[in-house]
Amino acid sequence: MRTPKVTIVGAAGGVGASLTHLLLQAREPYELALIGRSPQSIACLLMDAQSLAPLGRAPVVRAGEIADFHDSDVVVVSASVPLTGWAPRVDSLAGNAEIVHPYFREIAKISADWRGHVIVVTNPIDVFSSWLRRHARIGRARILGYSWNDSLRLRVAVARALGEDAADITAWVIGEHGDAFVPLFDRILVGGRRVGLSRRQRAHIRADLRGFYARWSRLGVSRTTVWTTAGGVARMIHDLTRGRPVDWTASVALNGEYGVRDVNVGVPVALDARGVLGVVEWDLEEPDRVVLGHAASLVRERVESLGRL
Ligand SMILES: NC(=O)c1ccc[n+]([C@@H]2O[C@H](COP(=O)([O-])OP(=O)(O)OC[C@H]3O[C@@H](n4cnc5c(N)ncnc54)[C@H](O)[C@@H]3O)[C@@H](O)[C@H]2O)c1
Repeated sequence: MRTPKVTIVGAAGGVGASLTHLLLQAREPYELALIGRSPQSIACLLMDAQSLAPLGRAPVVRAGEIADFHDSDVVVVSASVPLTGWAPRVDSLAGNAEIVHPYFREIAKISADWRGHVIVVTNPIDVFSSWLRRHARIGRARILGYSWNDSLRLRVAVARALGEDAADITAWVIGEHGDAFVPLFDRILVGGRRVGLSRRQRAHIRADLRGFYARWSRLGVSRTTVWTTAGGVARMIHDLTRGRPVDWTASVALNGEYGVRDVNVGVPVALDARGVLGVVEWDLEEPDRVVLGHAASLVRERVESLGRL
């Protein structure tokens, strides 16, 4: 099998550098092309990577450019303005739109038969993945907003509430990667067995999740959850290039599924080494369906505010 090629935009940032490191150390190799705001920021990463060679295999990594998108298996976009103090993710919409714009324009030129995937990590992910999707020729399932951290946090919160090991919990959050998120409390599994939570436990966990980003931002440190994010994105890249069929959640463009059309919001998807196989339609409780619809409206409004790519 050909070594999968991954291009990372924003590679010198917290998420990008952490992801680069994980992919360089992964059991199965990747070919990496790294794009940063300055050549110097990428030169540092390359020098660092070369010195890793004695600890494992020689890294296959170089400075990338937008032409690399065309033959990549996965393009990750995590370039952004720096995080400064407490602000909702959507506040970085205008600044980040300027940053991702030239990259999205190039991705929009990629031909419809491209077999790769774009993973949008830059916030707000639902808006940006929708914006790109509206202008791209590649299939809708090839543009994924990364929102899995929400499900990982739900798993940790459920594990705490039940006194279980987080690795034994399966739990999903769909909807917006923001305030209009939808934790699916009726689908929680512990060790593969369905478990119900009391109303009080649900309320407590919901508040915990809702407050996570605010608590983090108020620490006043310009670092995002780079380990969780890089770990999740690395897993997604593995599953998209080498994985067996598995359920995921990601922000993908809906075409009537869940009553939503034409915007990306977080939903369950099935994917494997052939890529995203499709959106999985689970039965939702009515309040969850309402919040999902609200999330779609919010995203639609914000995409419209961005205009044409
Ligand atoms: N989807 C998620 O779950 C999730 C989780 C964590 C972070 N994020 C988002 O990911 C983004 C990156 O987070 P981070 O912690 O890596 O931030 P960071 O500030 O550490 O890194 C951003 C990087 O982008 C670079 N950059 C800026 N303009 C660029 C350009 N024009 N071309 C190439 N690179 C450019 C910066 O120089 C910097 O190295 C943010 O928008 C953040 O909110 C999303």
